[in-house]
Amino acid sequence: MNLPKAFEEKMKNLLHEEYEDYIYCFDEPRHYGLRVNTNKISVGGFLKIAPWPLSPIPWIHNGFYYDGEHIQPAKHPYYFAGLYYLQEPSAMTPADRLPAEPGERVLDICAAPGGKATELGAKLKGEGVLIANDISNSRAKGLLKNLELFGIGNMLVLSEEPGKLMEYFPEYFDKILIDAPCSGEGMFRKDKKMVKAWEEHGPEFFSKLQRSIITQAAAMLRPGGSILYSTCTFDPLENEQTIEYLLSKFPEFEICQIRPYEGFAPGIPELTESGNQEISKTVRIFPHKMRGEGHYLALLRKGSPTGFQDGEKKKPGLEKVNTRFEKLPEEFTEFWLDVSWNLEPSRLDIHGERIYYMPKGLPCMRGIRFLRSGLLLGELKKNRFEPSQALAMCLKKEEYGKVLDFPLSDTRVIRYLKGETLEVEDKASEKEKGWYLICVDGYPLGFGKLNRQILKNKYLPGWRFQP
Ligand SMILES: C[S@@+](CC[C@H](N)C(=O)[O-])C[C@H]1O[C@@H](n2cnc3c(N)ncnc32)[C@H](O)[C@@H]1O
Repeated sequence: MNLPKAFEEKMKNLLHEEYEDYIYCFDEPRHYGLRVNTNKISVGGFLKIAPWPLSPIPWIHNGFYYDGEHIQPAKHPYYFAGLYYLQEPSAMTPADRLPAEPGERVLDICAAPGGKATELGAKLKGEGVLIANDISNSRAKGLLKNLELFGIGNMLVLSEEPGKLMEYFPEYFDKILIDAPCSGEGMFRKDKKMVKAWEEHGPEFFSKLQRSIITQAAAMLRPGGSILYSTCTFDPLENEQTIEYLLSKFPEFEICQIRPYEGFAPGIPELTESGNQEISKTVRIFPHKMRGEGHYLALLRKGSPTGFQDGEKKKPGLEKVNTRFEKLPEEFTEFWLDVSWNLEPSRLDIHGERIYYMPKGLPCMRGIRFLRSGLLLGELKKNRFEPSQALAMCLKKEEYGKVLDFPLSDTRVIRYLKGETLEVEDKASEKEKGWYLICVDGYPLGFGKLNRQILKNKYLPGWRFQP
């Protein structure tokens, strides 16, 4: 493979005697990874039903290698049930090593298409809030779909400049992931086009962007909170030196140890001006040292200069007072009789026909560009309520009263995902009608409307199965 001379020289400097091993691995096959959605199924539970051989990614508890040359997990009904995400193994590391916990306020500032945001959302287990942002509106659409498919309801999808977010969320977040736009050197093996892109916009270009994003993120983190900074590139300017820059502007940050794995290479203090030895706590993933493409990670904790302790939230006065509804629309309450969730009425937001369920304790966000705020429950149409695809993906089978559950072997599963009308006389009597949650092996796929043993397909047209 033809690599730019300047890149080769830099890698020789970084790797010394390991350089040949690195170059050698360009001829090795790429690695395909699958990450189990622990919000929907346990790792053990998934392994019992997994339709293909999987082998563990040793440093990721819910990550597995699969044979991407021969199987297509993205065409399997379990993918449509949101049971897993397909992701290059080293890219699983940042969200795995950011210790986000249920109930926290988490920001993924460069989130599209959602490889890491989906894992952060799963870690929250429905409690707290995930704000997933990407400056590109078109990429943010894919992000929204992936979060909805994963059944993440306590989230907002924004498409904003981080500088603008700073005005709305000062010291608001407990955890922030910055998976920064970068020169992509770690992707050269997997995607040759990245080499050309590197020649157009290299480390110098991205470094400026990274410095501005990391300092803006720092201002949005509460004292005691943590940032995980990551790139998929090797250049010290975009990695060690970005961290050094942050520490020079915000000395209250400290670099934390990242849960180790034998293949991780430590960050290199000698590549910074200050020679700060703490930089060696950061991590590089090289493709010749472990079965993943390439990443850099730094975990940083913001100290407490203002005397705030861990777990203590600042600015309680920011909480938004949601619209309260004296009386909810009857069509909606009637539908909701089949749902076992206890809704807090103060968290319902009605915009035109659409009803949303908002996460708790958000600041006022007027003026921010967003694609989704909260879980879209559905739409009020003439005299009826139509539940959303996102709600179907958020529900567990046992949380909804009317369910049609098909085994994987039933051809109606794929026909449902293609948008076809189904005959279900073997599953429902003449009398049964209304909105049914359609499941495969107990995992929801979407809704259908039953009348006289015919199921009208309500699967979201944009998500349909394409053979
Ligand atoms: C490495 S990708 C993120 C990948 C994503 N975290 C994932 O795991 O799927 C970087 C993203 O940063 C976005 N981006 C570029 N400049 C940005 C900025 N100034 N603010 C926020 N996002 C930005 C790009 O649109 C791109 O989607």
